[in-house]
Amino acid sequence: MLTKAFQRNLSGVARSLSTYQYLKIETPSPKVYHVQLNRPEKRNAISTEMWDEIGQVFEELSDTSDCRSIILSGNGKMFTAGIDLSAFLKLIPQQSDSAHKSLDLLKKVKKLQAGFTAVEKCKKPVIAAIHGACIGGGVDLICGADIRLMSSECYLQVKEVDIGIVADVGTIQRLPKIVGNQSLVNEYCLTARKIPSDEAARVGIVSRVLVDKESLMEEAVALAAKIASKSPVAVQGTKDNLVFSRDHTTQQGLDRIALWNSAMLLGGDPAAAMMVKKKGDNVFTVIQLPSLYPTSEIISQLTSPERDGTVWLDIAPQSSCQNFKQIDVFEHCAVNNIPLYRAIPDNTHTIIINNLSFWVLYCGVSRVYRELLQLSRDYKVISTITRDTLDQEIEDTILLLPDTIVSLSQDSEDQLSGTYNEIVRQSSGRTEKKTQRYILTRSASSFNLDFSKVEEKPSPVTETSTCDVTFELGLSEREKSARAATELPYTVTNPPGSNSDTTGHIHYVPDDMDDWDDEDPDDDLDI
Ligand SMILES: CC/C=C\C=C\CC(=O)SCCNC(=O)CCNC(=O)[C@H](O)C(C)(C)COP(=O)(O)OP(=O)(O)OC[C@H]1O[C@@H](n2cnc3c(N)ncnc32)[C@H](O)[C@@H]1OP(=O)(O)O
Repeated sequence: MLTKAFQRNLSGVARSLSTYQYLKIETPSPKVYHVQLNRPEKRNAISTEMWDEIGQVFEELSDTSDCRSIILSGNGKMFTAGIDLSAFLKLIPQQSDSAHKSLDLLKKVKKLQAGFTAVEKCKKPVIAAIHGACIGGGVDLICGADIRLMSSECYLQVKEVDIGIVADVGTIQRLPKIVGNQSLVNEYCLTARKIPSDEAARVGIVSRVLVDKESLMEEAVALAAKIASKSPVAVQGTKDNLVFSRDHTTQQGLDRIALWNSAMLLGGDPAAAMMVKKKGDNVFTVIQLPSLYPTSEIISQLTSPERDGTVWLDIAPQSSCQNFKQIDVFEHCAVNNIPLYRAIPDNTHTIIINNLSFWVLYCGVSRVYRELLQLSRDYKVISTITRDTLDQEIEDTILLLPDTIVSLSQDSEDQLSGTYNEIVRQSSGRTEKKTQRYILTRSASSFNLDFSKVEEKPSPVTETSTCDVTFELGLSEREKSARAATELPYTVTNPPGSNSDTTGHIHYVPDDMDDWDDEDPDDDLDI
């Protein structure tokens, strides 16, 4: 039986996408589209027209902004009986000349291939929900889907040899990679034996088997809705890179994802993903660091693959300084294939958050606290550290997290100059070697960070500002050396939309709490 919620979804938000004659399109859940092969009286045999429509609908949904995931199923008794046999006969060219016949057939087969490849090329994940039977061309079709679910009574059949042809629209190319057992795939393709659902699940063709069509569709909708609740940029990037990596070497896949993430992480979509996170028992711990910048060592440790979940990073309280540091972190994560999201698009604050427990690496003031307060409405704060108790608490924190912030114990001058040198060296090196994301140079008296050289960032540079940077550290024995190391002007060419403080100073003045916040004393935290 369909659940009431599912029935409501089906009837409530369903709407037609465009006029498709042989496909039925519904939206059973927000941002989830359901494409049904719709020739039930012919067992959804795929006619030329239906084939064209399949290609069109997946191309269309690929760019439909309110579509985030797609279910593909068959209306009626079964998923599909494969190619429409009468349409198949029409494929045979009529010309007498064999060369022309070949050319004509080549063109037609390429077109058919493109129709099914549209499923794989569609940016949105496609879940094939397969019931009854899936025969011949149907198997080619579902091999292009990202996830396959099946009902228990259903069988699959690579039936082409039975009608005297070689499966040529995807099965032979994709099924071996899905199953990972060439011998078995050969057997399926060479004998056309029916593959029952339990075997299909066992050999990995489908993720799972549901008891009947109703539960199959419920599961498909739930799965599609779950995918639709995630960041669309992250989901689409994941699909794209999964497909790419399947067909390329590990290194090629890694290189591509590095580039992908270095481009995508500059967007604001992760913030949207953040907003759809459910309230729960997630916790985060605020760690306030007295250093100006987290060192590369800290960044490496916080973003290491051994730490499960996603890492978010707060860089510093003001934007030009943030940009400087964020880029470094982005690059680090891109190069090392580490997922990193920004909590807030452009210029404000980003926060290190691990998916379930939230680590906030915090080395600044003011607006960060607003974000933390916002977050704290959704997430239980179990620990915060205020400036007033920083010196003591940072020691405790170090004790709690010895492997995370060991470098805090370094001398501040070493740390600062080391950080700068490292940034300059590593960032420039990566820039030249890898992606040329930005140019960072250091002269005797200044740092120049030129965002106009960012290649992957789509928007043009509009604004240039020069900031005098004064760093003041609260720990008195460090203050002098820190100033000596950091009283350098630097030039930042900001990206558009920047609301950076183009004329002010970057303050690190922990001696007086009010001085921390250059905007609003009410921001003094009291979380
Ligand atoms: C370049 C080439 C690219 C791709 C090539 C793909 C190759 C393939 O797809 S190979 C597979 C071809 N398909 C078949 O061989 C299946 C044939 N059909 C059947 O075996 C059965 O119909 C069934 C799927 C097992 C379903 O049986 P049942 O439930 O008993 O229904 P039927 O009464 O047999 O059929 C009802 C109705 O549907 C029509 N129909 C079924 N399959 C097809 C088909 N593949 N093409 C066209 N029409 C089909 C059938 O003729 C009946 O129509 P009526 O008008 O009611 O007679």
